[in-house]
Amino acid sequence: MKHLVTAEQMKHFDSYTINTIKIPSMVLMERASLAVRDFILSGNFDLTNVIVVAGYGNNGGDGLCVARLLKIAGATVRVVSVGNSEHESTEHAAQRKICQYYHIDLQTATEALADATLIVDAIFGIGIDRPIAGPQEQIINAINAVNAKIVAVDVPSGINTDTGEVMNVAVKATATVTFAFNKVGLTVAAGPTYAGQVEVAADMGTYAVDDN
Ligand SMILES: NC(=O)C1=CN([C@@H]2O[C@H](COP(=O)(O)OP(=O)(O)OC[C@H]3O[C@@H](n4cnc5c(N)ncnc54)[C@H](O)[C@@H]3O)[C@@H](O)[C@H]2O)[C@H](O)CC1
Ligand SMILES: [K+]
Repeated sequence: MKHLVTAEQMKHFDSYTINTIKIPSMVLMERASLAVRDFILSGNFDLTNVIVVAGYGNNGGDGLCVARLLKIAGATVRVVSVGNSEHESTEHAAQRKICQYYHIDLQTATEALADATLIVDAIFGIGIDRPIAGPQEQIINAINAVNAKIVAVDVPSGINTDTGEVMNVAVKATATVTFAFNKVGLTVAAGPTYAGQVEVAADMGTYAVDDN
């Protein structure tokens, strides 16, 4: 199996896993998020004030799941949501409802970022498809200005999964935990600089069909 994939290939493998093999998307999301949690817990990160910055897609859904898993592990965690909540994905909605049972609130104020000891970047993953602007641009600039380590979920938000180009702005991460396979965009152009240390969470259940 190829060790570098494009967004389209990754989406194909995810879709085959979910729709043909019938491993539920929420199971993949939980396994992906467990890999992020394990990376953070095994690393040299200060968990006394973790801020998860989450979009409303499945990358954001991963972020909410990571927030829950870190809180269960004893971290102090808050979530800052950014984007248009009307575009909330099914899985993001499910993770948001689960968070309510763990008393994890979703706030939108970005002031919390200033004192963060660790930021988890879950704004965009492989779904980015246009230059970043508006509130996402503002919060990415705020994230990059904070003196805290940053762990990106799957892809540093703003980096093009296939070309490694910066889509106007991008999170400059300390490390990136990417799911199933490394992404072409993390190895070329600006990708390596913005991804930081790349951890490939290989064992998270995605089945790679090589029929394309
Ligand atoms: N690989 C796996 O096994 C799994 C991956 N997962 C995670 O799912 C994301 C991909 O999620 P998706 O909802 O397709 O896209 P994003 O969350 O990256 O983006 C959300 C949404 O945002 C819109 N969008 C794109 N560019 C922009 C922009 N510049 N400004 C505003 N909005 C934008 C677009 O409509 C996107 O759909 C993957 O990275 C993983 O984190 C799953 O958890 C399951 C397992
Ligand atoms: K991200």
